[in-house]
Order: sequence, then C-alpha cells, then structure tokens
Amino acid sequence: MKNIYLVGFMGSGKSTVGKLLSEKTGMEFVDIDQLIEKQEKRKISEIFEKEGEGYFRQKEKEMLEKISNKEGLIISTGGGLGADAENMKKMKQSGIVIWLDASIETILKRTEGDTERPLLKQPYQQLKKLYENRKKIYKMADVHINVDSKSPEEIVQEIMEKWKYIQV
Ligand SMILES: Nc1ncnc2c1ncn2[C@@H]1O[C@H](COP(=O)(O)OP(=O)(O)O)[C@@H](O)[C@H]1O
Ligand SMILES: O=C(O)C1=C[C@@H](OP(=O)(O)O)[C@@H](O)[C@H](O)C1
Ligand SMILES: [Mg+2]
Repeated sequence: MKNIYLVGFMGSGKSTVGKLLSEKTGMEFVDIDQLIEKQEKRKISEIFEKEGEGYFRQKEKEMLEKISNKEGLIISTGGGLGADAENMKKMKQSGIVIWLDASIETILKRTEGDTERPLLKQPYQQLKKLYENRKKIYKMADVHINVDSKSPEEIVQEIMEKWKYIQV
C-alpha cells in the first residue's frame, strides 16, 4: 500500500487530520515534525533558533528520504516540506499527496497565539507572500481538499470518500 502524505500551510490541520485519519483507517501515523524533534531531542523552535532554517530543511529532507522507503503510512508533513518541488516529487513517487487548502484567514485564526512556529513571527505581508508562493507547489498534490469551515471529522470523511478514486 502506498503512503498518504498530507501537505499544506501551517495551521491547515495536517497533524490533527493525519492522526484522526489514522485512527479511522487503522493505518500507522507519523508526523515528520515530531520525528525530527525526537531525533534532535529538542523543539523545532529551538532548532530554528540555534541552527537556522537551512539546517531544519535539511533534516526534513533526510526524514522524508527515510519515510518514503516505507509503505502504508499516513504522514503529516510540516508546511515547508510540501512547498519544496523536490520533496513534492519524492512524495508523489512514493504515495498519494493530499493538499489541505485553507484560506489565509483560517490559517491566522487557527494559529493565533501560537509560539511554536517560528515562521509565524513575520509581518502579515511577508507571511501572505510565503503563503501565495507555497501554493504554487502545494497545487501539484494529487488530491485537493478545501478545509475552511469544516471540522477535522468532516475532512477525514471527505478524504475517505475520495479514497475509492485514489490508487491506494
Ligand atoms: N478543521 C479544523 N477546524 C478547526 N480547528 C482546527 C481544524 N484542524 C486543526 N485545527 C486546529 O488548528 C490548529 C493547527 O492544527 P494542526 O493540526 O497543528 O495544523 P498543521 O499541522 O497543519 O500546522 C490546532 O489548534 C488544531 O486544533
Ligand atoms: O511552514 C513551515 O515552514 C513550518 C511548519 C511547521 O509545521 P506545521 O505546518 O505542522 O505547522 C514546522 O515544520 C516548522 O515550524 C516550519
Ligand atoms: Mg503539524
């Protein structure tokens, strides 16, 4: 069975939906951010602060390399991983990529007060630009789900309805 990768901007619900989808399907769940934190024995915010973003992006690539050799996993990615064309290619080769597409308004609402995501600290105009640029890569996903005004349960339901059209 192929892997299922969830991609999308920060706060689109990848970690929440991935875990729930795993509970509903019985497929094993991994969150790449959690795997990196476990491996590095420190929080992502600390990795960014001490080593810089480039180091974290490298760790993401290495983790994706390991994970893409496995099968039948539900994988929640970090928002930056799925916005890299090389990573997108690797994911599509080893599984089905599902884009959780949230509006910038939804993103801001869901991440309000967050202190764990370093890239949310930038001014709104810069964040919006990042959001628009990343969409160009997210669009390459195999499945597109609009997640605005939907509960995690409804999103999982929608993914499972599309399941039969997905070559799992
Ligand atoms: N469909 C949803 N509706 C409302 N809140 C959500 C939904 N999905 C996730 N959330 C909330 O939004 C925040 C970000 O979700 P998370 O799963 O961590 O997103 P991501 O992994 O894409 O950054 C969390 O507080 C989570 O509880
Ligand atoms: O968009 C990004 O560049 C990032 C998203 C985060 O994951 P979530 O998308 O799960 O918030 C985490 O990987 C890190 O803070 C960087
Ligand atoms: Mg996440």
